[in-house]
Amino acid sequence: MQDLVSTDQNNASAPEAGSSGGENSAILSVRDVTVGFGPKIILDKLDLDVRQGEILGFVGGSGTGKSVLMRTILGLTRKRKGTIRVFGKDMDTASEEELAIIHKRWGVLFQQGALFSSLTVKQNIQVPMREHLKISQRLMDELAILKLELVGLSADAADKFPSELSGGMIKRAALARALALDPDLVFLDEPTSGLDPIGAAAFDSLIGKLSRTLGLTVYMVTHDLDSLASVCDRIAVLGDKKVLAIGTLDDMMKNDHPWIESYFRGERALRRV
Ligand SMILES: Nc1ncnc2c1ncn2[C@@H]1O[C@H](COP(=O)(O)OP(=O)(O)OP(=O)(O)O)[C@@H](O)[C@H]1O
Repeated sequence: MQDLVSTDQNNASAPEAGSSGGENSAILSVRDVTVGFGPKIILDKLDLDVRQGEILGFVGGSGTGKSVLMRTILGLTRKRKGTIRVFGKDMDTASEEELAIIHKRWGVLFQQGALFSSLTVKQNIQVPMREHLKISQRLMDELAILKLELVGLSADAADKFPSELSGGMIKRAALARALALDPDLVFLDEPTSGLDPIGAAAFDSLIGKLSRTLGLTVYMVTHDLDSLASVCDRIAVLGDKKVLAIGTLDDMMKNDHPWIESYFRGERALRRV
């Protein structure tokens, strides 16, 4: 895995291969990225680094472009300019083969879980396996059960349809699908939204455990202050079409940008953090 990881997160032209990796190495690097729809610019010359092995929480006011940025990184929304490097590879110049490897090395949990309602949980988890692996049905069945166990669901859930699951179980099943190919990087879009506080805390602790035990890098869009406080190593704040600030919760508590101050030191925040 290290061969594709850039070591210098401050250098957009860092070498693509042969780097040694280090605790600060960027697994994902966004430089000077501009995204707009018609005349409306949503992200303007945005820079961001996600370090290998970290859990990065992404916050920002509603409509600031958190989903647009995640979709742009995933290649689902077109950027107007800038560079996105994942595992050290420039997404614009990567070959089809390199892109396929990158897609195999990341997992995505979209908001609402986005499971296919006509497929069972097991079949949902096997969708990425079918796309990327050439293995027998029996092995896929065994792997699906292992993934379910990994996210704290019993094998009984395997043959259930999404409509038969609770909100928390859907999130876990969707996470199992995101982990289907043993990714190095996972994108989670508001993973605890819609969960009660106990379910959300359990999900946070699962993310923390998976990140530590599997060495996963986690990019998590969230509005959940508890998640930011309990599980994120760093927090990035999106506003004014850019990353306004990035750092630890302590850094955010000291930041005097008006939105950051009201988010992290407002009445609601101080009751929680
Ligand atoms: N396909 C699109 N076409 C036109 N405008 C879009 C499109 N997708 C997103 N937008 C606009 O981009 C802006 C940012 O949207 P986005 O969904 O990224 O916000 P967000 O920060 O994720 O918000 P929330 O926290 O409410 O989910 C919004 O003004 C939205 O209307």
